[in-house]
Parts: sequence; structure tokens; C-alpha cells
Amino acid sequence: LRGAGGFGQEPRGDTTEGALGEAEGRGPGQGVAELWRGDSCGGRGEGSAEDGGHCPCPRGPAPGARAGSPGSRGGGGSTTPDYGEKRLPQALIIGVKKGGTRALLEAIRAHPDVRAVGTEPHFFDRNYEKGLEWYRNVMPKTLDGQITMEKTPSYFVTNEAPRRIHSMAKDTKLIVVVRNPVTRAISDYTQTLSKKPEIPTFEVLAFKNRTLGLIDASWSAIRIGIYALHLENWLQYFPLSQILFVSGERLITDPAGEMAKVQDFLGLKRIVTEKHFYFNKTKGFPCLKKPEDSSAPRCLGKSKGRTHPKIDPDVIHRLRKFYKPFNVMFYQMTGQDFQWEQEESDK
Ligand SMILES: Nc1ncnc2c1ncn2[C@@H]1O[C@H](COP(=O)(O)OS(=O)(=O)O)[C@@H](OP(=O)(O)O)[C@H]1O
Repeated sequence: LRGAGGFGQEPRGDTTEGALGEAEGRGPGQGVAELWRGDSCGGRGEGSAEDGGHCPCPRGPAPGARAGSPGSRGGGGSTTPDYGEKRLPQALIIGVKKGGTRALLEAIRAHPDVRAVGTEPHFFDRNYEKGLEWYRNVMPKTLDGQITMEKTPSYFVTNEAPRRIHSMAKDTKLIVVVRNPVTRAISDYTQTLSKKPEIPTFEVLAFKNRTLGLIDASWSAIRIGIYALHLENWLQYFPLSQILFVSGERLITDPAGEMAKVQDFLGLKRIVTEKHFYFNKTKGFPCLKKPEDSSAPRCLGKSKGRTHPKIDPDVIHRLRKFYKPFNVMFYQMTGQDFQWEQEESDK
């Protein structure tokens, strides 16, 4: 597979969400809590446009939570309790960019036995030289039995990430949210376009030579979607059984179903179920219902679920053809058929 592309390292620019490295100067650990408790909590039910996440409202203890007892949230969701200890993560959402990683993280952190960093730490790609103690400090405090998590979607395409994560803890559980690579590429482009409206069209960027139909696989929007290529790198370090592949499509159509798999994989009781979700017609996506404490329902922010530009159907067709062999290889490697070939439209 290496020979199929020979692609280089993922460029640093064009990131996903506000990263922890970009919120420096706040002191270790503080940045996360601050960002998470930003002042966008006016009951709008959404985070700010670019925070990528939910409204960072602090939450009180959930009814029935056994405060202080092992395995309980004991103080609730996103706030940082002043007890417990900071631990390195036991599970990571490593990708893929624009796959639905924020939706997954927000859903899993509704589980009382999961605590997660709100912002992307980018430790295994950009901040590795800061060391494991820096990384540990970024984490929320947990009680015994609680799982610490973070999500940084660029890990999946970072050559060094598997080795680095393996050297932190070889039993780290890895979660990858995958989405039809054609739609993912358009979503990625849409995000860049929202920040740099002057960039060329998707159709222009997608080709090295459009007349010859030569796809530009060095463009990160396209390269990230060659999942089989990246997965090969991870399988050098981790057995397949340690990696869970979540369908980004089903995370939207059946969030509770996907969350059942995630909880099983993490060895958690199935606590996040249908009851936690409702479909918000205005947003056009599932949102988290009013949590059991006093905070409001939460949809993801405006940077999630953007309207994609209309792409020339011929370009879509060519991209589908380009990805097909890689998708098939990915299905074979994972033993899962994500059925991207069967989709009629791309959004
Ligand atoms: N519940 C819910 N609400 C809103 N959006 C949802 C949800 N579930 C999945 N998605 C899809 O998530 C896409 C963004 O993916 P990521 O969160 O991985 O993006 S990022 O890489 O962190 O920037 C985002 O992509 P776009 O629609 O292209 O904006 C969504 O389609």
C-alpha cells in the first residue's frame, strides 16, 4: 500500500478545531476548562461557530450519581472536579477529520464513567516534544474506574502517531470514525472554504490533470480518505481488535446503535442509549437531550453540519472510482462493509 501513494506527512495547516497547542499561555490543564466554560452559554443550545463543540455550560451532578464513589462522575460532565487524579488516556478518538469525531466525543462523555478533554490536545502530532507530563496535565481528573479520553482526528494520518501511542501504552483503545471519503473530502474543503473563501473550487483542487482524469492524491482533502493506506501504518503497532471503526453515517442515522458498540468496546455499561438523543429538525442532526442535570439540550455548533457546495457530478463520479479500490481494501482489512459504494448522493 505504501507504494500506492508514497505520500508524505500531513501538513500542519488547515486543522480541524481549535487545538490545545493554540490555546497556550493559560497554564497546563487550565486552557481546557476555560475554553469549555466559555461564555457562549446563553441558552442557545449550541457552541460558538468555530469551537466545534457543544455549548460549554458547566454541569451539576447528575441525579443518582454516587458522588465520590468509584466509577461515578460525581460532579458531572464537562466540569473539572477538584478530586480524583489526572491520568493518561486509556482510549483515543484518532480520526478521521470530518468523520463525526466531535459528535462521538460529546456522546461518549455523557457516560458517567468517561471524562474527556474538550479541546484537541494534538499531543501525538504537534505537541509531542512537550512530554507525557504535559499531556497528563491536560487531562481532566478521574476517579478509579473512569476512562480518560481525548480526540485529535489528525492522529490517524500522522506517521509517528501509532508508534508514539504504543510507547505510551500498548493497550490504548483506538476509535476511528470513518465516513464516505468523497463526502469527507467535500466536508474538509467546505471547512477550508469557510476560512479562506478565495481558494480555488473543489473541482480544480481535486485534479492534477482534469482532462486526463488524474486525481490529486497529494491534496490532504483527498489523501485523508485513503483509509486503507493510513490503517496499514496503525496495524504495524496495534491489533485490529484494539481499534473500533465507527460509521460516521450511522452516527447520524442511528447514534444510539453506534454508541452501543462504542460502550461495549470500551467495556462500559450501555448507559448512553436512545434516551440521550433527539433529532433536531432545525439543526438537521441528532442532538443530545437535556442531560439529567439542569443544563439545556445541546446540538453541536455551527461548524458541524455545514452546507456543502454543489460539486460537479462528473467529479464526484471520478472520485468514487478513485476511492473504490481503497475502500474495498479497507473493508477487507477491517472486516466491515461501510457501503459507501451504495450511496446515491454525497450529502
Ligand atoms: N450530531 C451531529 N451534529 C452535527 N454534526 C454531526 C453530528 N454527527 C455527525 N456529524 C458530522 O460531523 C462532521 C464533522 O466531523 P468532525 O467533528 O470529525 O470534524 S472535525 O474534524 O473535528 O473538524 C460534520 O460534517 P459536515 O456536515 O460536513 O459539517 C457532520 O456531518
